[in-house]
Amino acid sequence: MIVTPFTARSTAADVLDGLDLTGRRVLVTGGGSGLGLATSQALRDAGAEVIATSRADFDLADPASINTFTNAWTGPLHAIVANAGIMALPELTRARNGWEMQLATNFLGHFALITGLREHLTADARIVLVSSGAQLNAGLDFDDPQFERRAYDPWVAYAQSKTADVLLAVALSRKWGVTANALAPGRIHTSLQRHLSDATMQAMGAMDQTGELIHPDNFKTPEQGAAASVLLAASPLIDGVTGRYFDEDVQIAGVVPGGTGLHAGVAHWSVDPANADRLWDLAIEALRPSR
Ligand SMILES: NC(=O)c1ccc[n+]([C@@H]2O[C@H](COP(=O)([O-])OP(=O)(O)OC[C@H]3O[C@@H](n4cnc5c(N)ncnc54)[C@H](O)[C@@H]3O)[C@@H](O)[C@H]2O)c1
Repeated sequence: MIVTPFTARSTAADVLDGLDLTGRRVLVTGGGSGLGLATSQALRDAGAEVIATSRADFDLADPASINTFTNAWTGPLHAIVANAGIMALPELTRARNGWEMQLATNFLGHFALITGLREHLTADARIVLVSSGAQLNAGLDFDDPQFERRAYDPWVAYAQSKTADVLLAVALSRKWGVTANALAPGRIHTSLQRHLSDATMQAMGAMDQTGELIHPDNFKTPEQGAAASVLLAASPLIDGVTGRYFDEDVQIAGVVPGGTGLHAGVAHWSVDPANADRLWDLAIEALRPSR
C-alpha cells in the first residue's frame, strides 16, 4: 500500500509542486466556491485547463439538465472532480424524481454526469469523488434509501449520500477499470455549513458563543482541504491506485466496522463490492428514460 508524503496540513499547491499539467483538461463540479474553488485554482496554477462548473451550468438534482450539459461536451477529459454537494438539509426535501435531495445531488447527479461523459474520458483519466468522514456514520439503507418509511434525519441522509460517493468510486473502478478514488477533505469553513444552527456549529467547535467562526486545530483551510482532490485528480504518486478512499490525512484509509463516533478509517459498508453493484443498479434504474 502506498503512503503519501502529505499530511492534514499539506495544501493543494504542495501536492502539485513541480508538476506540469499543461494539456490536461479537468472538470470540477461546484468549482465556484469552497473546496472546488481551491481545487480549481491549484490545478490551473499547475497548468491544467479547468472547467469549473456551478449550479448555473446544470443542477445536479436534475438529470435532464445534466444530460443537456454532457451532450454538449466536446474534447478529451483527463479528470472529473465530483466535488459539489449539500449537507444536512433540515427538512426532508425531494428532487423532482422523488429522490431525497442529498442523495440526488451528492451521488445520483454525479453518477449521471460521469456516465454521461464516459466517451470523452481518456485512457488515463482520473475520477475523484469528494466524500466525507461522515461516511463512517451510516451506510446506504437499500431497503429505504429515500426515507419513505423511516424518519428523516439530516445527518443520516448526508452520511448515506457520502457513503454512496465512496461506493461509486469502487463501482467505477470495478466496472470500467478506470482510476476512480474517493476522499474525505477534513473540516473546512465553507457555505456547506449554511444549514447548521449556531448550537450545532458550537458543538462542532466551529463557532464561539458570540457567533464568530473559530478555527480549531482540526479545521483546515480550503487550500488544505483541496490537497487530496488534486492528488487524486493529477498526481503520478497514485498511478495504479483505484477504488480507494483517502482520509483527511491524505492517506489511504484502513477499513473499519463503521458507526457513529468514529473519526478514522473507511466503513466496510462504503467499500463493499456487493453494495457498490447494488447502488450502481439503483442509479441505472433511476435514470431510465421512462421514469
Ligand atoms: N467543508 C467541509 O468541512 C467538508 C467536509 C467533508 C466533505 N465536504 C465535501 O466537500 C464538497 C465541497 O463542499 P464545500 O465545503 O466546498 O461547500 P460549498 O458549499 O462551498 O461548495 C459546494 C458547491 O456545490 C455546489 N452545488 C450544490 N448543489 C448543487 C446542485 N444541485 N447542482 C450543482 N452544483 C451544486 C454549490 O453551488 C457549491 O459551489 C462537498 O461534496 C462536501 O460534502 C466538505
